[in-house]
Amino acid sequence: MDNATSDTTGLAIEVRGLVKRFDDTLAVDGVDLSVKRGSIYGILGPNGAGKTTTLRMILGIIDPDAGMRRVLGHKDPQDVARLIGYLPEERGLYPAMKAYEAIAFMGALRGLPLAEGRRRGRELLENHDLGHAADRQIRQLSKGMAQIVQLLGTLVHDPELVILDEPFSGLDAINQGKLEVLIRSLADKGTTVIFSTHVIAHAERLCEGIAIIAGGKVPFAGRVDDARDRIPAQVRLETSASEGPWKAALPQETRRVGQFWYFPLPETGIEPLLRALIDGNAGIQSLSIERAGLHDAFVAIAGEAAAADLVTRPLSEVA
Ligand SMILES: Nc1ncnc2c1ncn2[C@@H]1O[C@H](COP(=O)(O)OP(=O)(O)OP(=O)(O)O)[C@@H](O)[C@H]1O
Repeated sequence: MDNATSDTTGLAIEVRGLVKRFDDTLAVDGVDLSVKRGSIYGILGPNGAGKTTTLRMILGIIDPDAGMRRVLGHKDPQDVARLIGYLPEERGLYPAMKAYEAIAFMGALRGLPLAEGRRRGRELLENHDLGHAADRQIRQLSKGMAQIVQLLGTLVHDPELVILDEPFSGLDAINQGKLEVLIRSLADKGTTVIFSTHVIAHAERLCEGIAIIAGGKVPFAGRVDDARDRIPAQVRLETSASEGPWKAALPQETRRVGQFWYFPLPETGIEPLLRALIDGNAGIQSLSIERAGLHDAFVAIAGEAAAADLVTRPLSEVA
C-alpha cells in the first residue's frame, strides 16, 4: 500500500463523471466532486437522489459503470480501506455483543488489534457520556444509543477519512447536536468527513463544501458560500407606514409580511432606494440585508420539486 499522504492535490476525494445504473434505473448520472482534506463535506439531496450510491462507489463497495474516483490518493478505494471509517445507512450491530466489544470488533475489521480496540472502545464510550453502557449488550441499548456506538466503531481505528451515510437520522435533537460537535472535532484534528443528508440545516451548519444532488446529477458542487451567492442577498425592511408614495420605490418582486417587506438587494445598491423611502415618509423602523440561506440556494439550483422532498424544519423538530 502506498503512503496515502503522498498525494499532493490536497484532496481527500476526487470524483469525475461517475455513472451507475441498476437495471433500468440510472442512479448516478455523471457526478463530479472534490473534497478537500480535513474539511467537512455534505452530499445534500432528497430521497432516491443517488447519495448512497455515490458514497458506495467512493468506498469501493460497488464499482462505477463509468468515471474516475481517487480516494486518499488511490484509484482503488479498497487499497486505503483501513484509513476509512464508514457508517452505512442501514444500521446494525450484533445484538448480543457488549457495546465496547462491538466497537473493538468494528476496529478489527479495519485492521486494529482487538485488545487495543477494546481499550479504545471503553475510552470512546467514556468520552461520549456512554461509559455506563460499555458492558451492556447492544440489544439492551436504545436505538439512538446503539447508533452512537456504531458511529464510535467507525472512528475507533482513527481513520483519515470518515464517510457517514445519513448519520443524523434516527437521533433525537440532543444526540444530533452531539454528533455535530463530534464531526467538528474530527475536522479540527485533520480528519476529512463526508456525510449525506436530506436535512439542509446540518449541511448549512457544518459543511465547508457541498454537492447538491438530485435525480443522480450534481448541479452544484463547491463551497456552501458560493452556493448561497448564486442568488442575491435579501433585504428585510420594516416600516411604520403601510401605504404611501414610497411604495413605488420598492422593487416589483417585493413580498409583504405584516409591516415587513422582503425583496432582493437591488443591483444599484441600497442607498438610492433608502433615499426614496425616507423622502416618501415610509417610517423606516429597521432594515437588514440577509445573505440567502442554503434552502433558497438549493431551490434556485436544483428546483422546487427536489427541495420539497428535503427536510427544512428546525433541527429541534427533525427526528
Ligand atoms: N442495488 C440497487 N438496485 C436497484 N436500484 C437501486 C439500488 N440501489 C439504489 N437503487 C436506486 O437508485 C436510485 C438512487 O438510490 P440511492 O440509494 O443512491 O439514493 P439516496 O439519495 O441515497 O436516497 P435515500 O436518501 O432514500 O437513501 C434510487 O432510484 C434507488 O431506487
